[in-house]
Amino acid sequence: MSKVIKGGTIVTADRSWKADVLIEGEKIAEIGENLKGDETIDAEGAYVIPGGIDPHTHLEMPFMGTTAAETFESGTFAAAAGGTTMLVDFCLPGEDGSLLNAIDDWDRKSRDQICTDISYHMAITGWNESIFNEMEAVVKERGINTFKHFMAYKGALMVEDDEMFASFKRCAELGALPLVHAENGDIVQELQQKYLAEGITGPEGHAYSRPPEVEGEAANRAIMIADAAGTPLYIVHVSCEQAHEAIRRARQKGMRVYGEPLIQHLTLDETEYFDKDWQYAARRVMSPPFRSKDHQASLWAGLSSGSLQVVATDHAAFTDKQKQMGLDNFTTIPNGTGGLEERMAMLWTKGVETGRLTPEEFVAATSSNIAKILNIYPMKGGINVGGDADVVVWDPTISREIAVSTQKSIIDYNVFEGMTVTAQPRYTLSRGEVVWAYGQNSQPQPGRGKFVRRPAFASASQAVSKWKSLNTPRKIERNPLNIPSGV
Ligand SMILES: NC(=O)NCCC(=O)O
Ligand SMILES: [Zn+2]
Ligand SMILES: [Zn+2]
Repeated sequence: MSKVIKGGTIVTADRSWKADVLIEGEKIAEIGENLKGDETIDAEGAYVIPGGIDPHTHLEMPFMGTTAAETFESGTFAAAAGGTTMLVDFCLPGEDGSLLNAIDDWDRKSRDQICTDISYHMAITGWNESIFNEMEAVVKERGINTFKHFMAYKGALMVEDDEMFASFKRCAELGALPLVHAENGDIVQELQQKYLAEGITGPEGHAYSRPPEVEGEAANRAIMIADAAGTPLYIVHVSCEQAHEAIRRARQKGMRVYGEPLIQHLTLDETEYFDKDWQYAARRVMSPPFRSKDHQASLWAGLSSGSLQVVATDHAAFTDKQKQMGLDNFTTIPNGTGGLEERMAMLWTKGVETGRLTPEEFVAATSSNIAKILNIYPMKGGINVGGDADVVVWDPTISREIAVSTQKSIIDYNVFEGMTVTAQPRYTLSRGEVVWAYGQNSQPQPGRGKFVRRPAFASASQAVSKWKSLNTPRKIERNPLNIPSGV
């Protein structure tokens, strides 16, 4: 059974052109004019873009004494409704510390629920010989080529510099890519105590205790450690000029450092934390916190100039009730906000519709760049013959107001509530199957999604390894006659 997506304008990261897309089974079979298939999908007046890839989600994540409420089923369906056909979730080791057991655990949770494709990043939350050994199996047997390091959440997920250095070196050996949450966890903890002692217990204390400098310092530190370890580096949820500046500077020096701003940081600002309504402000508590408009401008400039490459969501959705765990103390409000369903529409509306981004840059930031970084391009992240038919018919004429009453996420609010977006998917296809059709009462199809294995040694990691081995410090051989005999 073939399908042809007809009459649209294909937009990829490097060009746009009018053509039909023929899909046979799960793959794109042909791109061209006047193609015919058993079924026709109407793309007249719309763009045909690669399905979005959100590389940063936390579905059903145990965190801060509770578990993120968004399930793999509701999360992947919300993603599909918003044009995202693959997400990469963070797999956290449990109490036994085993990486492989954690993956089994994540598989158990996700397998029968996922409506679209997923993959995992593996978190390194401590360091010992068994983690060193397991990392090899994570990469070679489980198909995970990324390891995440938290420089914050002291006493919970945070790792120290020596642990990070050891893990980064292991990543370099295995051809895997280290990721970091860059915030100085020691300073955050001190600042939290300071503001609590001053009687600032509400959500505004969350923003005060995590200033941009704390993020900038950690970003610089992680970049230095990655350079010393001889590996590229990916910095998640870049929220401020200080961290962006560190990335820009590193890239100018030829280092391979990637930066990922979130749609929330691009479109929501710090005034949200000063709202008089506690619940409103608590819903927006996430790390790093929202920043001022100047920082937002820096992030947008990074996307258009290429110093930042990927827009993600860090979707970690907690209900109002869960947020109330921190009623008397902002440090116990579960950190996280949603955005999986809104990422693409918000980025289009605030980016493409305002002229900050071209449609091609939009595609690069929502799918192609991350597919290359994760080493799954051209299977994902493009409109390519032979590639997976993860395709979205993106309609720039359907405008809608974001509302909790119509969202697919199962939490009880939406941080973008009331905002109007001016585009959204007419159809979302995941490996050739329609998983979302606008106005047609689409339902979740749990269990149809697949786990995507990602091979190690992406070309950037090979290049850094080659460069480092050619430029490594070497012993200078000297004629003993030229060495003083000493006294
Ligand atoms: N970002 C956030 O506040 N929550 C999820 C965990 C993390 O990514 O730091
Ligand atoms: Zn984080
Ligand atoms: Zn996160």
